[in-house]
Amino acid sequence: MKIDLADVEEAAKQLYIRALKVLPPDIKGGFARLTETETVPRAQNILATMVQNIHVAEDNENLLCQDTGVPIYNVTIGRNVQVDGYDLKQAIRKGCERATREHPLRSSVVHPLTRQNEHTSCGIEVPVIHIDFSDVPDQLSIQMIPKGSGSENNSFLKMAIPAEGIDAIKEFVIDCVINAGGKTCPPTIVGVGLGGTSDLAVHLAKRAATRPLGSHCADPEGAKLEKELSAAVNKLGVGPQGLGGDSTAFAVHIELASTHITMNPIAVNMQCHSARRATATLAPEGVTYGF
Ligand SMILES: O=C(O)C[C@H](O)C(=O)O
Repeated sequence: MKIDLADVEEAAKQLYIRALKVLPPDIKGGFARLTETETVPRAQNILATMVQNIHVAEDNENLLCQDTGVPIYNVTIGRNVQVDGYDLKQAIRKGCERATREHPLRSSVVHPLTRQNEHTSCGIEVPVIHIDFSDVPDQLSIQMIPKGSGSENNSFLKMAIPAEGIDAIKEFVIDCVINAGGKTCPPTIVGVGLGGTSDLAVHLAKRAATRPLGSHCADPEGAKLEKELSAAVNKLGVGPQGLGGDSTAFAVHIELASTHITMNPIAVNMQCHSARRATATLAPEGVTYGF
């Protein structure tokens, strides 16, 4: 299967706009579950306002949140797919820029020293593009994630030592959620990356934070810890927007990797309540959009 780069560019444009406007069904389901269990009246009101915001945005084809985030594209290339890797990245960048200029969208991307904004949502190394491979034949998929600053600013890394054990993981995650308070726009998805190296742990935490609700860590021990921490964070009382309540997080998600005998990296990355993502699949039948 030969990839048409015009399809990639158009998908990169549509995905950014779509992600900013339509919340995935699993996140809407997460709101429904928290609404059922929330016991604090002010928190119930805030959850209701968030749900109303989702409806108003979708009914008016408007953005769920003003924060267009840092654009991230996760590309997965299947078997028998022919594409020039450099051109693929250029097409994604062009699509991201077109979404920003043509929609138009607020560009939230600036040079880290001059703070200059090119008003394209692009810059040095941005959009962030990750490329991976799968064994699915004749298919290239692109997942788009706009990562807002409220949640991204609350990213944490601890290089724990093995002697501190699993308790260090639990303590660090709980401390991060308490310290972040309302700054992540909770209810959040708490992404935890365990093991690997420092950079891999941070990468895994982002992957965990952007995983669909209802999915579980592939490792049984990781899945067990996810369950325990998901219950624990909702006992902290942070609540929606940090103003108190039971609904601090939709879930805690964990992704893990093997690590060094003398290391135990722990990274935390949180997703805000507007947990946006969109996916396009390019196949011989055409392009299909989903979450
Ligand atoms: O970028 C913004 O508009 C603000 C941001 O979403 C924030 O949470 O601080």
